Amino acid sequence: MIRRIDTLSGDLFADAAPLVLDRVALFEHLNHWTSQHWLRQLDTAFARFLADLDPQASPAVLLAATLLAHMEGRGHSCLMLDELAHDPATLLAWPVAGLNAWQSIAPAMPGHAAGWQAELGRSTVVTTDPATSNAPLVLAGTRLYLRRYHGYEQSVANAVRQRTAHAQGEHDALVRQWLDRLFEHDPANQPDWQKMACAIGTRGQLAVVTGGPGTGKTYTVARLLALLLATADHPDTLRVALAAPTGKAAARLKQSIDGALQDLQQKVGADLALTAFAERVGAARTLHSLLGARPDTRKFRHHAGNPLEVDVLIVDEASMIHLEMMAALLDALPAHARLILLGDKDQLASVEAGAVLGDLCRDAEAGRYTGATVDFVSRTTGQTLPAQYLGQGNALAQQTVMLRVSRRFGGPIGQLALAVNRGDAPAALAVLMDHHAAVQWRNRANPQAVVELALSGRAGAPGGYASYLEVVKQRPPDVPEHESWVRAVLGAFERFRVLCAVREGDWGVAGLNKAIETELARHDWLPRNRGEWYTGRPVMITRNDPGMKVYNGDIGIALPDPATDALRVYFLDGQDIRSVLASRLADVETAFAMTVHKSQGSEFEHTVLALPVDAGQILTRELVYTGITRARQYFTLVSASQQGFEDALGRQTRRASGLYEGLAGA
Ligand SMILES: Nc1ncnc2c1ncn2[C@@H]1O[C@H](COP(=O)(O)OP(=O)(O)OP(=O)(O)O)[C@@H](O)[C@H]1O
Repeated sequence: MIRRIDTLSGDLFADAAPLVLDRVALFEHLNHWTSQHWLRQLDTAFARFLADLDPQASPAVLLAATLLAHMEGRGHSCLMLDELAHDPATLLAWPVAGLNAWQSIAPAMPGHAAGWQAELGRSTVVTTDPATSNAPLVLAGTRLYLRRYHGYEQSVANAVRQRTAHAQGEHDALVRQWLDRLFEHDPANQPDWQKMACAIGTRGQLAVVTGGPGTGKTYTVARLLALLLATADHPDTLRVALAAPTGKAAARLKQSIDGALQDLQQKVGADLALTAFAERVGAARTLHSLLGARPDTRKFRHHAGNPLEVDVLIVDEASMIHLEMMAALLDALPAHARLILLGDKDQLASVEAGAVLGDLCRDAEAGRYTGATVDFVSRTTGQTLPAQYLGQGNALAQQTVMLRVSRRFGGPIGQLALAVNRGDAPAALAVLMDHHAAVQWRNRANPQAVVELALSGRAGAPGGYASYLEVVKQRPPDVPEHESWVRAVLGAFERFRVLCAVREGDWGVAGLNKAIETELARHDWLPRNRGEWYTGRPVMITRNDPGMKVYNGDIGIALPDPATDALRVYFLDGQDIRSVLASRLADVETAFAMTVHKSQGSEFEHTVLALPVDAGQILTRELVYTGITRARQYFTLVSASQQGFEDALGRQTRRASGLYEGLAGA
């Protein structure tokens, strides 16, 4: 009897006949699964490598290793053995044919987590004590890790615990005085979470401020900087650094903080030299550049043995930081320094493994503030925290504040984003169908609808790529004006963007880039006979190249060098413009259409989100939410079907990790 696989569960196999599977048979299955693209070649190759290392390793061990590699490729930090035993359909999220194939060998595998643990415990490629063994797999309770990821997770958990333990304010009375000056008292806005976030940021060596778009994360952190300066023992030597995962996000952070500090300067007058302070802070940098990425190695120039020279480090867009990067960042930070992480916990996690901000903010919504935090907040802000936010959260929860009021995201785009974030399909559909200029929906559309929008936007919403190509065509004859032209082109390109859920196919990045290029050429915006490189080509870097100082996700535009006419790709790096000869960039792709993942940290005046009929597990609530929140003024959804959109809202990203549990006792 074949049962429907979508009801697959552990007890399904209780009456199944025992099945014996040897290693040869297992690899036959794995090869077949790879040929069907349910697994990657790499996953099976990893199992083969382990089979050579331990000739006694059982098929169960090799299968677990294959799946572990597979899960890592999908952004998980570990393999949850209890889910593998009890809910493989959800865990694997394979198409039905794949799950049926899984079902055919499942009777030969342990039916419970304890069975998997016992099998794994017998192999020399698995250890439960990585400190004394260099086995490639680490078993921690019911989680199986690649050794490297176990190490990163442990080091992040340890660092967070150390940085949040015994967090106590030092100058509470002074903090109170300054907070009352920096924040207007608004009885309608109580508790003022921004004020509380600033207070929390003055204690401990780590604070996390999360909030949706426009909730004032940068507004708050500018006030926190002023507060730290005002209460510092040696304000003249306070060293502050600003960073973000991408160049674009870094540039936005610096711009917003400078603007906010300038406004504050007027508010506080001569009592604090904030303008001079902003200059001293210097440019915001990418994390790669801050940590000192080096060619041909994953190791950074800064680490525990050569720490960063900072007292306060502000990192924006923290949802994009993957586990390995967070481990490197914490490792490079001196013990006394304060780290302030800013980000939106509900956005897509990084492409690479880990969902660090999500894990760190697991209690953010509920608060779970202890009596000590309540007292501290009352002393430093004069506010009483409502009872619903009290609890017994861990030490990190005491250092985490969620901003809950959006200041500039109240219109239809904000309503849509909120509805999507709640998974409330009827509310989201109501906004989409409201025919508002800010939000429009092309339903039952095909990719050509995206191409048309990419040409010249839509009624009521400017944009389309013709606008920036117009600027490209206005190349100045004189060299001195070259830089302002480059800035104008880069600025104009940032006003509009097509975002895709998938990479492949007509709805994917590759297909849409081609179709948009062809359409732009048809209207003479691009040369009809063009090679790979042409004037105005927007490109995204797809691989880090520290030697060339370009990093995965950087976006630049190819324009002629003023002296030689050779095409160079120009990038905005903070406030500066940098350029690299186009011919020297190997790992790039055209960037008229890009994935939602890669758009994180950027905002565009008009954002178009292209959703195919069924992209399976990739199409999640977080993806749609992240896409919508990239739009500043106009958002257009182009979808193949309403059902696909609704299905996405019902699907939440879950990334396996032990980080939250590792913070216990923090
Ligand atoms: N308490 C406040 N009073 C008045 N204006 C505010 C307040 N908080 C934020 N704003 C304004 O709201 C806007 C959004 O704030 P900000 O850019 O700091 O939000 P954010 O959370 O950093 O947004 P993003 O998601 O784009 O990074 C800014 O114009 C800011 O000046």
